[in-house]
Amino acid sequence: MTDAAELHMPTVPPSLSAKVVGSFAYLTIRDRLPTILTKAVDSIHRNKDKFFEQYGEEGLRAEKAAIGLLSKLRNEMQTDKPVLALSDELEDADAWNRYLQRHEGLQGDQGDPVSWFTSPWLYVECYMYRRIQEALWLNPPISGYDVFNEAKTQSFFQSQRAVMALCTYLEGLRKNMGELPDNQLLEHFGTLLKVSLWGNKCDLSISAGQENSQKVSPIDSLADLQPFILVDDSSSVWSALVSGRDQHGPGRVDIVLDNAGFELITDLVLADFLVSSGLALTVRFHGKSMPWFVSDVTAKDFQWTIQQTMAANHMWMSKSGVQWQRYVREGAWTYHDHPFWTQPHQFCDMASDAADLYAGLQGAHLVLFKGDLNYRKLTGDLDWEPTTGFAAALQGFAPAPLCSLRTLKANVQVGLRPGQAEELAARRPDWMTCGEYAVVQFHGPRSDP
Ligand SMILES: O=P(O)(O)OC[C@H]1O[C@](O)(CO)[C@@H](O)[C@@H]1O
Ligand SMILES: [Mn+2]
Repeated sequence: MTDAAELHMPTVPPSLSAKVVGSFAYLTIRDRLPTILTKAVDSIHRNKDKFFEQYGEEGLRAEKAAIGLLSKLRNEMQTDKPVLALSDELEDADAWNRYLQRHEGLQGDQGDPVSWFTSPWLYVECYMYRRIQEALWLNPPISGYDVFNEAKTQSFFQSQRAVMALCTYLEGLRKNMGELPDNQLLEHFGTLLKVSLWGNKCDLSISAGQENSQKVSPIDSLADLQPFILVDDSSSVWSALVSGRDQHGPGRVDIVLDNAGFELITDLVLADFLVSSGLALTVRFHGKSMPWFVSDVTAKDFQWTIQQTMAANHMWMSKSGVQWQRYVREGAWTYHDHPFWTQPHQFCDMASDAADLYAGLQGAHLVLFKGDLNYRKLTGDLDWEPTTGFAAALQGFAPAPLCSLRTLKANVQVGLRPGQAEELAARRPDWMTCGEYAVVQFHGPRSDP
């Protein structure tokens, strides 16, 4: 009776799913996720001797059992078995199991099970990472082992030259930063926002854990990369920031982080600029409470990165690290890892399913969402027409002025001009997933006159 049209609600397209044979979601579940699981198994196995040294026979037993659980998981995925309820006692297990029940209720009249190749891609892909966490958690004493740690630290070290270049640039800015007029601040803000945007090229999930680091200074490439930015709302982001500052004084910027390694450095450099220029008083970083999508930042990665930067044998790099440590110590920078970020929900569910997090974001002058997965969650990972407005795709999610800084690695994109998607497809059929294109997409009350 009451369909969407009668209620004057926009019709919502279906979720991206591996049930579309040959789609990017399908290829991810068929090929890339099993590879990621195999690498997780290898990482545990390679550390066998270390576990033995640390924990003796117990360590070896845990290593075997965790590998057994991950191999079983890979088999469930490859044979499209039903998604199982979680059996650990981590604080988010109930929320995951309730989410499963909710989806079981949605999957057709017969109560079809939720499964890898039939259910929403966003859900099952997140679920895989949560099951890795379960496999380790059920096996103390190696419960705290991060199967992606080696890949993350490697990606940091492989980007050293680019990190040095960025810290040197930042050092150049520091002089008189507090007194710069807005037009100069705008220029530097624009540069560092784009650096942070392109930092998102360096994730390890799209490459199934293969090395993917930044070798040269990204600042020199910004002009060449500009034509690859499909939507560039940078000026609205700037307006939101300065109008917040002008009305209420410097306030808070929240950065919903994505990847460790070079991308995190680009975010820290941007955050440093925001605070040291007086554009923001504080920055709240949001990271993950468990290893996630291979390269995502955890609290440990966050601290480790600052420590490594401090300890670097490069004057401006170590000076930046010392400054970052000071920001953390003095509370100008804080790190948060709400469990909602490692759940499978679309962000339009946040107000109801994580009301405390939503209320917290409402206190920000600006929220920056880094990366592809956050974009998928912002837009619900639905099969939108590319000309759909960003506001419509957010489906009511609007805690504060917000901006997505994302390189495209999944086939969801909104906010394009009519004909733009077709032009891109003619030029490069894999434009949505090749990681070469990007968006700076803003939503919020427009502050322009
Ligand atoms: O680190 P990001 O930018 O969120 O990218 C994560 C990647 O994982 C994926 O979910 C695919 O597995 C893509 O959306 C994206 O390629
Ligand atoms: Mn990521």
